[in-house]
Amino acid sequence: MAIPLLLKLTVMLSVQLWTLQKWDHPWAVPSKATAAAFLLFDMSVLVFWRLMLATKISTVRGLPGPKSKSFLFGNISAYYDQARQVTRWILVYPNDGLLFFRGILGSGNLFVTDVEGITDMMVHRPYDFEKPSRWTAFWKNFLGSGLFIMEGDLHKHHRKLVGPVFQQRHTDDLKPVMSSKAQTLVRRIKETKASEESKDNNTGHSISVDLCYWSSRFAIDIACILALGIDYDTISNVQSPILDYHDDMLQYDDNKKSLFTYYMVVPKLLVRLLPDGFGKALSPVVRPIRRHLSQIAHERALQLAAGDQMGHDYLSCIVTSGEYNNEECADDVLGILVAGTGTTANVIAWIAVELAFSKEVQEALRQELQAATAGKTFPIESIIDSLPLLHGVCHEGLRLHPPVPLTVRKSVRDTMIRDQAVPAGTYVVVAPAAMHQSPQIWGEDAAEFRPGRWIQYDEKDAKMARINNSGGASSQYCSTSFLYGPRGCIGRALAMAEVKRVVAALVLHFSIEAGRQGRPSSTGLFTSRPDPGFRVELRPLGD
Ligand code: HEM
Repeated sequence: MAIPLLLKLTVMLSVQLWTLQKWDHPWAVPSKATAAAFLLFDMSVLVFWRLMLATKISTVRGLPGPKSKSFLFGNISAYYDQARQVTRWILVYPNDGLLFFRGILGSGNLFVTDVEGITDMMVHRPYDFEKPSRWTAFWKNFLGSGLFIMEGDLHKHHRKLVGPVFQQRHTDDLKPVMSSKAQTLVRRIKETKASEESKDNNTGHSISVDLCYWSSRFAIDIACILALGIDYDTISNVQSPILDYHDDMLQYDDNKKSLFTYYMVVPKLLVRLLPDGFGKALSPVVRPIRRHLSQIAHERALQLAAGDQMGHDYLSCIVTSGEYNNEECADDVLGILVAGTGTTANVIAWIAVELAFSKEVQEALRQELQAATAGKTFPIESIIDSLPLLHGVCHEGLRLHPPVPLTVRKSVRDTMIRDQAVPAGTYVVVAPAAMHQSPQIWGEDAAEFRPGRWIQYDEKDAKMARINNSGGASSQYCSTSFLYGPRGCIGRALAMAEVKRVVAALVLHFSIEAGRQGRPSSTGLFTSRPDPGFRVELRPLGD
């Protein structure tokens, strides 16, 4: 069991002062200097213990893994580099599903490198592992304390409460709205001002856009309808508190980076000493959005009290439960707005990038969509989700560019991952981005964009194609972009429906090109998006 630092220090100090008093030592007279000297001594002992001894006797230490880069910080940089280091480790260090590396002050960290290990953690023992408290303390400044942050029984209860909002039939109800929004998106991009256009003398105009900008607006609109039952129409309206908050959240400026480093590096005791609201003050848009959402929650509670019919949205669901006050409802909704927007928007942008560099796939997809929509008005809701190549393109984009490239958990009790004992207090890294590059799972072409792996062709008739849900890997669990189990993404079905509709609309209306640019690199502190400097060139096709 992990004993909190504060408790360890208190016990050590008490024993020392008690011993001195018993011997009648002159230092036993309580003074600030004595206490400070002992405190310093005790902290040094604890640091020494962590650095020199604790990991040497740890049960996980015998596992293979990289050498520590730094005496104090170990390989902690692997947490912030879009999973690049861990992706390399899988290839470099032969292992049986687990690698060991050191974190701050020699702390034991595991990296799960096979699907069985991830399944064990996420499906069989999900509540033995929690999001590290430092991590969530940082996030609470911006996201509130909703489903994403909750742990243990509270999380179990809340996930059950809001589960119905994400049921398939509610997602199906939203699909026509998504399709119509995708059309609005296309129209708005076409209306983009001349200043944002780039001219190509030979073949006409192409519109140069940061696709994340547009796909975010689409994803915000859908997330707000789901979370609040309100259509803010941010695709058309650039003024909205939701947009201000969202844009600020996505900007990982120096303030946020420094704050994050502070939360990760300093002892928890000092993190707790931070004045309440310290982090919130760094993000001036958090208070207004909280106020805005609390006001909506207040109005919804009044409607409920007046006997009005409640909608199927997230807010109505939690207000109806009567378990939360307005501020708690606002906090909870905030988490949904963040979890459901940047992720979805980034995948759409990455898929556009892949299509820009794979003209043949793009043309084949256009043909599939044109054949499906021939003679009908787009969209055809009944078939869009079963189009094999659209399915393949979207899942392959998600496989190569999981928006959450890496996440971390901490074991809260002594537990196991497969047959490996994992002591309480061990940090465990799960990295979808690394898993999806593994040739053992996806074959030698793991790093290539090959949507065909998600399609099952009939041996007798190649035109008869069906969807392959595992992408040619041994099981559906090999796709880890949404993780799985009770702490996996609750918005998975909704997200895929969104991605498919926007990608279909873009491909039907534009030729997607990269111009003379090379492939963009991936950026972001926790999520992966194409470098903001990269612009896709959208060349309108004849309507
Ligand atoms: C392609 C898009 C998406 C991807 C790849 C994705 C991925 C993920 C991942 C990996 C997690 C677990 C994170 C962790 O535990 O560290 C997660 C959690 C979550 N996601 Fe998504 N997500 C997407 C879209 C959405 C959407 C559209 C919504 C809702 C509107 C949503 C709502 C949530 C929530 C509420 C959680 C927390 C669940 C819990 O802890 O019980 N996500 N998502």
